[in-house]
Amino acid sequence: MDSENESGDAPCFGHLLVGGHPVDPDTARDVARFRRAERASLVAARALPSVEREMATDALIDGLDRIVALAQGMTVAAYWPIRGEPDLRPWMRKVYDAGAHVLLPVVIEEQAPLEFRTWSPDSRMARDVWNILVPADGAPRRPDVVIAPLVGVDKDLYRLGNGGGYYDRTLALIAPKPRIIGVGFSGCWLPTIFPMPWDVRMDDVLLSDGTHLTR
Ligand SMILES: Nc1nc2c(c(=O)[nH]1)N(C=O)[C@@H](CNc1ccc(C(=O)N[C@@H](CCC(=O)O)C(=O)O)cc1)CN2
Ligand SMILES: Nc1ncnc2c1ncn2[C@@H]1O[C@H](COP(=O)(O)OP(=O)(O)OP(=O)(O)O)[C@@H](O)[C@H]1O
Repeated sequence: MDSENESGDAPCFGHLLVGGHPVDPDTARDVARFRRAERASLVAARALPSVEREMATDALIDGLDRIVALAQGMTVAAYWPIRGEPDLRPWMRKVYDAGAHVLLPVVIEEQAPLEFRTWSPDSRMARDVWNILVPADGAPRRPDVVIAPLVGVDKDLYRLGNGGGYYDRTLALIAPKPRIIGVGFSGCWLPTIFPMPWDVRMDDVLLSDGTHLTR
């Protein structure tokens, strides 16, 4: 007798599980290829001349001032800029000065959820798995608000990021769910990112031309 055929396991043909969701592997492969190509052109397109970049960043900070009501003790996850992302460090300083806690994402391990650690202007910094500057120490904290850098965004508030799947993995686990605000320069628009079951929708999108979408 063939013991393999005696196994009680359900047969599983042709599906992948991503974050617990069944996904057709051909679709996943096509979407990954599409996203890789879009990422490359969107990142290239955001290489703005420095005056334009400064004006766009100031506009984003004005927008954040309008839509995020800072309160003593709240936790706001920002990010340390890489690859031409908007540099929100002046806003991080404002958040800190308002008595809220600024958190930064830390990749502890590839293909695993992020950890958020408290940052202050005098934090000792180290580099994470992706060589991004992160607070060297501190306990993991749960964010009330997450500012997520956009590579791309679509009208349904789905985010295209740097391609690690880190925010999706992390945000799916945090309870209660934080308010997720995507920020980017005005050239981030895509007709669709072809959302997949693991993609977590954002609550707000803020672009440097003043666009503010909410749902
Ligand atoms: N400033 C900032 N910090 C952040 C993030 C971010 O997007 N911005 N992250 C948000 O997640 C995490 C880091 N995410 C990263 C995700 C992918 C790659 C990366 O280099 N990926 C490969 C392959 C990409 C692809 O498949 O297209 C590469 O670019 O070579 C780097 C960092 C945590 N910290
Ligand atoms: N919740 C999850 N659990 C397991 N794997 C996941 C999860 N979310 C995403 N992934 C994996 O990560 C890969 C990249 O995802 P995606 O294209 O959505 O990244 P991204 O949102 O652009 O990246 P990032 O959040 O790091 O900026 C996917 O192909 C998928 O395999």
